[in-house]
Amino acid sequence: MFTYFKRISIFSYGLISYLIFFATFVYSIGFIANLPFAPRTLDGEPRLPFWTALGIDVLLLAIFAVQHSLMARPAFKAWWTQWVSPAAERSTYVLFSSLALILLYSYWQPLGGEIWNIENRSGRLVLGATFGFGWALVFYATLLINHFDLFGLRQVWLNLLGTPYTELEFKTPGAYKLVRHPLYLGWFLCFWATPTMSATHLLFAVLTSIYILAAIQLEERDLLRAHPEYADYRSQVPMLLPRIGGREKAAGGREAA
Ligand SMILES: C[S@@+](CC[C@H](N)C(=O)[O-])C[C@H]1O[C@@H](n2cnc3c(N)ncnc32)[C@H](O)[C@@H]1O
Repeated sequence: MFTYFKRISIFSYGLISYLIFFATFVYSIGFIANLPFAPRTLDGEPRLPFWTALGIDVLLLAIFAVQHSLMARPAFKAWWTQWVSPAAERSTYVLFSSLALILLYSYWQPLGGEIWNIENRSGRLVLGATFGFGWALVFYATLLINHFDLFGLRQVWLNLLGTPYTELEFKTPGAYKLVRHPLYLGWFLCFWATPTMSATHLLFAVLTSIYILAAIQLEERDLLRAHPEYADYRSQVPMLLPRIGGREKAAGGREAA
């Protein structure tokens, strides 16, 4: 009876964590694109002196980066699953990531200043479409890997059924044949594709890009340890930019899993 109650509690926790993540993900679109539905956005009138605002923004991004990368490492997972149920580990990671983002969105400080502003209608449309494509690519890449595992729902569901968890296999379906990190490529498009680039937006885009490039090094180190075949994949498929005219070449003849 107690076991069943515990499983239902863990499942509810996973579901709530997922819903919080999903709401944060949708809010992120409004935050970055300064859409009217978002009460706090990337750009706006500066409220604090430049250097104070800059310091706060860098600190907020650093908090997210440390949380997101540290808690994803296998050694950290092994350590803290002494206290957190292994079935709830991924949901807790997702919840903490969402909380770090909510903190960032709540206290973000606009810096003002304009780097570029494209007034040409076609140019604005192309950049808007690229921004939208970036978000779609991020979501699509989660489906290719396993959306429900990435966000912890598969783990809490299997636990509810009393079925042992099985690790995801290494696979290279769809866009993973063209680049090794389609999801991160999507983030690059979301962060850089804007018709109006303010100093605030540029800071956000530069720092998140540096973070993604560093996170790729850590992620690939773990992938190489867990899946020896990743070395072969890495030598054949580009990291972020697809080779022109080279799907077969890039995929190196691999079959989709
Ligand atoms: C947020 S996802 C990002 C995946 C990938 N870096 C991308 O940009 O599309 C991170 C998780 O995906 C896993 N992962 C990355 N590439 C993978 C692949 N080809 N097959 C299975 N899992 C993968 C990593 O181990 C990590 O747990």
